Amino acid sequence: MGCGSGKLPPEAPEKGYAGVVRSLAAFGRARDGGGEDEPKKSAGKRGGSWFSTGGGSLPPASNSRPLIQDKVTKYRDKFDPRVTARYDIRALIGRGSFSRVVRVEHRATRQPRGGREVCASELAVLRRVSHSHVIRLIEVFQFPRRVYVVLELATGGELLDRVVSRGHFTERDAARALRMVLAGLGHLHDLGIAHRDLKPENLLYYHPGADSRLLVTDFGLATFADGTWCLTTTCGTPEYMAPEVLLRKPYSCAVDMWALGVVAYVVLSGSMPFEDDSRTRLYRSIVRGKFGFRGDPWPSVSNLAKDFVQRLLPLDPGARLTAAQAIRHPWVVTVAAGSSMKNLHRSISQNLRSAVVRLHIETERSSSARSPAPWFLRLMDPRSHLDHYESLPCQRTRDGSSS
Ligand SMILES: Nc1ncnc2c1ncn2[C@@H]1O[C@H](COP(=O)(O)OP(=O)(O)OP(=O)(O)O)[C@@H](O)[C@H]1O
Repeated sequence: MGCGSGKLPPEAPEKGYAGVVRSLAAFGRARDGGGEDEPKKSAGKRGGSWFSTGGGSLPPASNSRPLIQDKVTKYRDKFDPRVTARYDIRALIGRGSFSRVVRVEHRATRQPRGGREVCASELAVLRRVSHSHVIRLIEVFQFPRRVYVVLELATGGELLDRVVSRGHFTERDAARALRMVLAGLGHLHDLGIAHRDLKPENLLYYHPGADSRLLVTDFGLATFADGTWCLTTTCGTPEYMAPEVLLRKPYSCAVDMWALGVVAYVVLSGSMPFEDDSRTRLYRSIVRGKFGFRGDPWPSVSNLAKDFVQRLLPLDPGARLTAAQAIRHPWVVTVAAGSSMKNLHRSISQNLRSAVVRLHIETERSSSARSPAPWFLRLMDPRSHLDHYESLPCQRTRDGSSS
């Protein structure tokens, strides 16, 4: 379940990578003609299982099964034979802006895994990270025009889907989820990596059980921030973009902390702190930085939780909590360890449902002339990805060598 609109991608950052990005964009139209070179494989640290696509990400099984089968067959054919020699393509999990995500089974071990194509910058980030709350890279197949990665398979669904599907949701549940995200984010920031697209859709549970780890995923926009204020590319998902990004100021990992503040607001209320049908008005309200705690369930939410959100959403990035500070905030420390609290579930799920309906209507309005995107198979996710990019008013800027 998503609460934001389509994201704004950066320009292809470096010449050496542009070929890969272009070939991925052309994925549905042309196959690699090559085959001459051997793939470079690199094994991840763990031989565990994955290939991306969670249970929560699959469309409803009943009437959409033939459609899914068609897609699996279609995409199976498009994988390089050297990949399919090693992995059996089992299901199409989803389609991102630059990639397809499929569930695979390792032919020798029969272990289920997740796989997708990625661009080189995403690969560089995935190679560096190693944390229990960050999706793990298992194996890489690198060809001149295309890169496939095998990842941990997250089958527990997206954060907000879980909030809605539970009959009960308290501040303690929110604090526990956010503590896991903060642990993963702290790891990234310690490595100098800015995620730049933190949002509930990119937070996936490892398995469907109540005790599952929550994982930070989708490093498609992630980059190494070599200095404190060295990034300039305008990218991200509009509702989660920090004011300094919209104002085209140099920015840092603090943009992820802003996005986390928006995620915290959404998880605690089911509504967005900054929201408007018009992108221009949305951006204006973000750069003003004014938001309130109006409507249900906010009167039932503790002041400590509101303080946590407020400390993540100051306009001045230097005044925002860092990941290391946020994980020590009294709300995270005491509430996550506390006992029962007020059930916020009813208001949160009502707010989320009406947000999804609003977004769906908006998306249908803006794309009525187009054929339905595969995302419409996922009833709760109205995003239409690339279609949105064309309508974004922002200029895209280059990031120098750092992005
Ligand atoms: N490791 C994984 N395990 C399970 N599902 C995954 C995994 N990685 C991605 N997915 C799912 O696959 C789908 C496509 O993901 P991907 O990250 O390629 O694109 P996206 O984030 O949906 O779109 P965009 O590229 O615009 O951000 C999503 O539904 C996502 O939840």
